[in-house]
Amino acid sequence: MTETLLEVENLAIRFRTHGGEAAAVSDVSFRLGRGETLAMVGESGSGKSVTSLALMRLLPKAPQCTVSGSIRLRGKDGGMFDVLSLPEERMRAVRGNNLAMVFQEPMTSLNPVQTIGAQITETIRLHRPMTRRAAEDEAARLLDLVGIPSARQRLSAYPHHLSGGMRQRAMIAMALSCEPSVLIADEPTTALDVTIQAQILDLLRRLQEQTGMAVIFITHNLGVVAEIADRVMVMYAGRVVEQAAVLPLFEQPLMPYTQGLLRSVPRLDLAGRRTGALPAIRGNVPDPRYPPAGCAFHPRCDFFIGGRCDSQAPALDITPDDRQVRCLRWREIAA
Ligand SMILES: Nc1ncnc2c1ncn2[C@@H]1O[C@H](COP(=O)(O)OP(=O)(O)OP(=O)(O)O)[C@@H](O)[C@H]1O
Repeated sequence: MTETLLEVENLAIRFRTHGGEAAAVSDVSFRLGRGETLAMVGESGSGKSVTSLALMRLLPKAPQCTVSGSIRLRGKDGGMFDVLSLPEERMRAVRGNNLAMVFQEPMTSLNPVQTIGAQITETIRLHRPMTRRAAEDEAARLLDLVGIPSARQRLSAYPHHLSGGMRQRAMIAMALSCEPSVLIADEPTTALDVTIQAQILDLLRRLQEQTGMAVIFITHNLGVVAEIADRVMVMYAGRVVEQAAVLPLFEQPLMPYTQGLLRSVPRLDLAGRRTGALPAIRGNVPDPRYPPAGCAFHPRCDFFIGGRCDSQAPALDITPDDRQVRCLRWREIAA
């Protein structure tokens, strides 16, 4: 196992809403090693984004939102520190230096009235003592690194001058500008067409090999997960319901929810033989203000047993081959 860069334990996130308290995330624990890619998957509303925003400390403040548990990150001095107890001023330095994030839609993160060069240069100088000239050289080097052609000329381009794929590359360059040890990529390729998507995934993999950076990759798309992840964490209704290395998870998903997600991935080997739409998981993710009793997935589950799944909340079990699964019936399902 590689050196731990991030360790999350018993993370819980609650929102105060008009309809009452909502537990958006409960009891989430995971670790991330150097150079590793963890994919966080699950339907909309399962808690992926709020988990990553908690890591960045970008959630609304109490009393609207409360975060508990522990988030420990390895600093550049080699020691681990606690993210949740850091004063806001220190946290500003952590964003960028240790942890960086790229979002699905770069237009919402890039400033439309500032050139790409100015934005990257500013980010670099915020974190690293450098002259403007040296920061510009560094910005051009980063744009080149992420595969933007004629990088130096592009410094004077505005975001709207670039295509979607190029803007996403510029966002990645900006995120990389302070050499973060952990990069959070929240649906970074969803808005792009398939070819560009593949190029961006390829780019992330290459950068990771070069820098040893760890990546948390948030996605709905299990096809992408197979491409990029070492490990997968499946979230449902704010909880981890399965966690495993990518191959075993694809070969034998244990949690019925993961099985449902995998059934809804198009398969090339079945192309032409398939008729009709891909099977979707019936029903919807529960409202976090009114979670179902027992297993949160039971109203949608094909393996549901009355009197058991709707009354007993499953714990996150560790399997003999060191996977994690939250299902009362996983042993029967595995058999
Ligand atoms: N500011 C907020 N106030 C109240 N509830 C919120 C707030 N932000 C998020 N939530 C709730 O937290 C839960 C988890 O949302 P989250 O955005 O993390 O899901 P997700 O898995 O990332 O979904 P998506 O894939 O659509 O981004 C949802 O039920 C959502 O309604």
